[in-house]
Amino acid sequence: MARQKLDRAEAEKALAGLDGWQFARAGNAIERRFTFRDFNEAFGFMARVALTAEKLDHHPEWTNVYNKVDVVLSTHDAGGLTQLDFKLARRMNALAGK
Ligand SMILES: C[C@H](O)[C@H](O)[C@H]1CNC2=NC(N)=NC(=O)C2=N1
Repeated sequence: MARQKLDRAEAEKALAGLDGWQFARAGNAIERRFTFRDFNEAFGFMARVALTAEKLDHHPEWTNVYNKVDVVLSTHDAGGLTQLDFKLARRMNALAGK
């Protein structure tokens, strides 16, 4: 199911189809930095992602400094990566246009 922890091979396969993301936290998370033109663009992205995250009931760990948004995705309930992390990552790429 969506919240079932993926094994390493499944996670590698999912990551291979995902632009800009890499493993973090010993393979239990994925991370990406999004860079925008300015703070307005970065915060607009975060606002759009927030609505998607609520719909999915799956939420990013992230920090924002001016035009940069650093994101870490992991499924806390599962103690690692699940399909939900990759679903949210794909949505984030689409919302960033990257
Ligand atoms: C009760 C609620 O469904 C859970 O706490 C959800 C909320 N958002 C979540 N987000 C993330 N990233 N991981 C989770 O395990 C998680 N669990």
